[in-house]
Amino acid sequence: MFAGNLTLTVGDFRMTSGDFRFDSDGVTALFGRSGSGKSTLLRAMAGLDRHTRGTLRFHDEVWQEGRRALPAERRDIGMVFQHAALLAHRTVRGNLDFAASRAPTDRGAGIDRDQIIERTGIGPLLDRAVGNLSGGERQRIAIARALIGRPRVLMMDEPLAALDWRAKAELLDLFETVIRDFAIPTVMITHAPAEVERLADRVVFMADGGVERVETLKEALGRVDSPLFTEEGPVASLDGHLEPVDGEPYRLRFVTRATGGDEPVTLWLTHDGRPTDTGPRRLRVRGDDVALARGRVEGISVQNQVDCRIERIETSGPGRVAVFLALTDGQRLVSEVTSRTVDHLALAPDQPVTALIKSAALMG
Ligand SMILES: Nc1ncnc2c1ncn2[C@@H]1O[C@H](COP(=O)(O)OP(=O)(O)OP(=O)(O)O)[C@@H](O)[C@H]1O
Repeated sequence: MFAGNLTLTVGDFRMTSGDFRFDSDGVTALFGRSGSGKSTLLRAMAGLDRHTRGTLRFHDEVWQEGRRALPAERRDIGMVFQHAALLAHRTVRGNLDFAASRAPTDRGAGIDRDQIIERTGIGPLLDRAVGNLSGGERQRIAIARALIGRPRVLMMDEPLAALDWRAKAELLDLFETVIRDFAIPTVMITHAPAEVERLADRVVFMADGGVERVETLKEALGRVDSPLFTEEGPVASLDGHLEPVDGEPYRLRFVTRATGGDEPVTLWLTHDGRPTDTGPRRLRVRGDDVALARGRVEGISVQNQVDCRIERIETSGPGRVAVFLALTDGQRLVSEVTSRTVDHLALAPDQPVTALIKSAALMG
């Protein structure tokens, strides 16, 4: 649990968080427009700026009280920034050794170093000089280095922002599995709603230098005015399992995790055939990829036909409507249709409907 109320002035900008409190387990995303104060709040929480004032507690430990601050190194935070500041005169291995030498010794063994190297995929890079590594490789090393430091919390400031789309996708997969498997509470700044939807358990929305609200991801995706929705419109995020399909390299099966209901939902995904980490995964489903029918449809190319119930219907834009759908497993999907469709199909809350999703819209 993080709880506090912090202020920090940098130049002409004053960050005044206001009271905030959120669970620290899993992933917390700091989300807000450019200049809303996300980096300033993260620096204040990490104890990286001695001008920070206010209060901050991590569980029952006091990190800030007025002008008294627990030194950053005693907070045991692993930091990852947009550009990894690696020690230029050392190899990758040398950078990891340096991090290990500074790790606190009073908290057990931490995560096994070989396991970190294996999971972040940096084994082949260990003897390389850091000068000529790609951005994606540098970020893998940055996260390995942060983990080797045995952090109690991981704080990341736009760790994927500087990468091309392929490196981003690979690192996103890595973050998702590493953060979950090593169970390190993570606070992460990102501008990309897709990253929030894939990784976050809760979202701290920031605006004008303060914390506006804290919501679970489910709450944040459950309102049409969510700041997470861009011009793409509303989006849903499903928790589940990715599974290979025997003899079909270009297809994956996604089985949702039953959270509140009883019956998991199976979705078929198009896959490009590359080796992929199967196992627990989040699946992002755009509302405009979900069509609606009053029942199952025969003779149609759409592979995913999902029985659900209309939860709510809300206007999402001019002539556009978001239909929030409850799945049989307790999770929620959203479909964005025209208001004409709602009239035409006479859609109403509580009605059973079939959601139609092309498998090609769900790349695995
Ligand atoms: N060292 C500094 N000196 C002067 N102004 C600063 C300094 N650091 C940040 N600022 C200003 O404070 C404001 C908030 O910056 P901050 O980096 O916290 O926002 P942010 O929400 O993280 O933005 P972005 O998403 O663009 O990184 C900005 O207007 C920025 O220009």
